[in-house]
Formats: sequence, structure tokens, C-alpha cells
Amino acid sequence: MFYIQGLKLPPGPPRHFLTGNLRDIPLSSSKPWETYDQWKKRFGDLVYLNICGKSLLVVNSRHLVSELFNARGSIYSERFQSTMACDLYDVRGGFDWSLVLMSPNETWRHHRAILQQHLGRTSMVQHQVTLEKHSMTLLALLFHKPFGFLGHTRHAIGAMILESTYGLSIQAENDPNVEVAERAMELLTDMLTPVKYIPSWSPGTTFKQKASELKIYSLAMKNEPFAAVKAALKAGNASPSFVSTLLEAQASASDSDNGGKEKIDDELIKSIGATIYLAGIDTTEVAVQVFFLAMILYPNTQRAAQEELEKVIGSNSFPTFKDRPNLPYINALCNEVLRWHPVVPFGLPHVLKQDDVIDGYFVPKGTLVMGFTWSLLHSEEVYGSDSDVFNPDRFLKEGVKDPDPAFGYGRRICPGRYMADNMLFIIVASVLYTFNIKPDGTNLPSLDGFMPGFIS
Ligand code: HEM
Repeated sequence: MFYIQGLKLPPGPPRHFLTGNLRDIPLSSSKPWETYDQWKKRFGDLVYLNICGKSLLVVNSRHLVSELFNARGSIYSERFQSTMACDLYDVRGGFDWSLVLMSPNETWRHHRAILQQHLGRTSMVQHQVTLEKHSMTLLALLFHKPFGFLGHTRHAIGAMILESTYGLSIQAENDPNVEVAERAMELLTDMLTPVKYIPSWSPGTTFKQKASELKIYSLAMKNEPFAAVKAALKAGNASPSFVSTLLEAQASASDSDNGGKEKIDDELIKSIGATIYLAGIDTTEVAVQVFFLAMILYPNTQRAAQEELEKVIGSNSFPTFKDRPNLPYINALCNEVLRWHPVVPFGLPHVLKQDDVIDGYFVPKGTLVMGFTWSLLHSEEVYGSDSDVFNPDRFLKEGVKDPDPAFGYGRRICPGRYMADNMLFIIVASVLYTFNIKPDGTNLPSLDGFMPGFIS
């Protein structure tokens, strides 16, 4: 037992000499949340781990995530800096322009404020035509090559994001902007798998090469689509988009006194534009994959959703956002997708800025604090004893809690959540209206196929 400043650390599994709880972490499990859930049952709402000297706190209740990330948000909103293996070769440096990794400083606040204007609930109306257009393209692709559904949905989400951000039309294949962004994402994912965080991991030449390649692609991902919008504006043929609007605001601010407003420079516009793709593509794609999986495993739910679509939309048109208020079951189904298998099951860790005391326990500065999203969204008290079952009906009941924890916590809550919700809705409604989703052959897919990592 450890005692610091006269107070105990929160409870957790026994630690080994030097490595702490390293061996307890289920790094290669396809269901790591099961281990954390057992710890929750054994130790309670706070579980403390130490991985080779690094403190990790897992928070298991809605009450405590709200207390820490909201009420004490001023000290629970940092992101991890240095100390990780990836920093040795500047992987972080490759993306330090993105607000996802920034400390909560003035620059981060400015980036978030601009992003929230573009992606806030009320701004969604301006993106919906684009989202509807790409959902129709998705249907055509699915019709011609149904087995390519994973690639088609990723392409549709990428096109939705890139067109609303840059106003660029995306080619069906070999689009240069998509290729650059995809390579940057591929390298980043490869280098940030959990195994890379283990200090015993030994950096090698391949890692160094990938790190320098990542830097090149992360810059290209930021610069190239931005340059295309600038050129289109100059030529007078830019489609309206987030970036074109910001560039126009920038031009009008430099023509006049900007009244003390914060400056919108090229670097800021480029960084926010690329962050939208970086943070939005994999997350939304996984949510759509969870939807396909659930529809295969729960055919009665699929039928119930299709019956609602047929009743509300009839047979003469395809679903649009105008239909949304009349589709309670589809909305409940989208919520259930986010709840049943949360895309980021452990949340993105926040870092504690200074020593703190929680419920009489001492928590040291620098602790990585994770809201255990999977557990909050599978709480039997909140969602009932069948919380492991995919059942949209639970969201039709009065007073049931939304799956908000799926989008993180406090000051760092996902600013793209309304966009994600809109993309998920239009894809779910359009696909279910048009197709039956069935397994290939008689074998049902297994729930063991989830990949360990931040995004699962
Ligand atoms: C189903 C889809 C999505 C899920 C489940 C999701 C989930 C999350 C989570 C868990 C976080 C971490 C929040 C925290 O630190 O507590 C996050 C952050 C973020 N998300 Fe999303 N996200 C999704 C889609 C999107 C989209 C479409 C965008 C952009 C259009 C986006 C932009 C961001 C950004 C910029 C951050 C970083 C915020 C910050 O660090 O201040 N996300 N998201």
C-alpha cells in the first residue's frame, strides 16, 4: 500500500516491482474492457494503476466523471505530453498542429471556438445537403459491389468530411487528397498502437523511417487541400465550405480593423481543416461498422427499423434529414450503436495538471485519467440488466440517459459530435431503407473481432 501526503492512492490491482501493473494491462485482448470491468467490481468507482512509474486512474461512475472533467475541468483537461515512446521520434511533433493533442491554452481555445462554430448543432443544416448527396453515392456503390461495403462507407464518410470542410469533390478512386490523408492516418495508427507505449519496446530503424514519412504526410494533409481551396477562390470557382468561409473572413478582416478579434491566419485554417479529417474519419467509420455488425446479429431490430422507414417515407423517395423527427426508432438505433460498442471504449485520456484529492484519495500530478466509457454505457442501473444486448427500445423510454460519454468528457468533449451524429443517421437510414444486411453465408460474425487500441 502506498501513502503520500498522509493519504492513500485509490485502490487497484497489486503492483509489481519496477513494472507496476504493466503485466495486468490486457494489451492484446479483443475485449480489454472485461478486465477493467472486473477491476471496477473489485475496487469501485476509482481504479488506480501504475505502468512502469506512470500513474493511470480509471474513473467508473457518471457522478465522478462529471465531478472531475466538468467541475474540476481546469486541472483535468491536459493532454499527454512527452514521456511516451512515440515522442522519441517526434510522432507527436508531426501532429502538434492539431488541437486534439494541444494543451488547453489560448491557441487550443481559439481552435475549438472556430470548430464549434462550424460543427455546432445549429450549423449542421448547412452540411446536410452534402451528407445526403454522399449517402446516395454510397447506395450506388453498395448496389454495384455489396461486398466492398467497408471501403464504400469509409469513402462516403471521407467525402462527407472533405466536401463540407474544403468544398472539394472527391473522386471515387485515387483521389489525391484522400490518398495523402489516408497515408498519414495509416502511419499514425500504426505508430500509436498500445504496444508502442510499453517502455520495454525498443525503437528501431523502421519506426524512425515511418516517423519521418509521417511528418511529410501530416504536412501534406494540412497543406494540399488548403492550397486547392485558395486556388479555387482566386479563380472564382470555390464551392462554399468551412475553409472558404474562413479564408473570406480572413480577407475581410485584413481589409478593415478586426475590432480586436483573434487573428485567423493560414496556419490556423489549415490545422483545423486537417484536424476534422484526422479526428472524424476513423471514429465515424468504426461507428458505422458497429451498425453493420449489429444489423447482422439482430435481424429483428433491422426489420423493425425498416418497417418504420417504409411507414414514414413510403416508396417514392429516399430518407433525408427532414424525415428525422418522424423516425424515433432510427434515432434510438443510432444512439444504441454509440452505446452498445463505444468507438473509444476508454475515452481519450486527460492528464491531471496538479496533485489532487478525490474522495479522500491522493492522485498525483501527471496522472492519465480515463473515463471508462464502456462501463458507463453498459451500466445496468442506467440501461437495464440487458445492457450487453443491442436493443434500441431502451432509448424510446422516458428519461433514459443519452450515450454522451461516447464523445468524451468536460472541456475536451468531441466538438465533432453533431457532425458524427448526422453522418451516422443519414448512412443508417439510407442503407436500411434500401438494403437488407445479412451475413455472408451462415456464419455470424464474432464479437471477438474488435481491435485493441484507443479506437476499438
Ligand atoms: C462516432 C464518431 C465520433 C466519436 C465516437 C468521437 C469521439 C471522440 C472522443 C471520445 C474524443 C475525446 C474527448 C475527450 O478528450 O474527452 C474526441 C475528440 C475529438 N473529436 Fe471526436 N468523435 C467522433 C467523430 C468526430 C468527428 C466527425 C469530428 C470532426 C468533424 C471529431 C472531432 C474531434 C476533435 C477535434 C477532438 C479533439 C477535442 C479536443 O481535444 O479538445 N470527432 N472525439
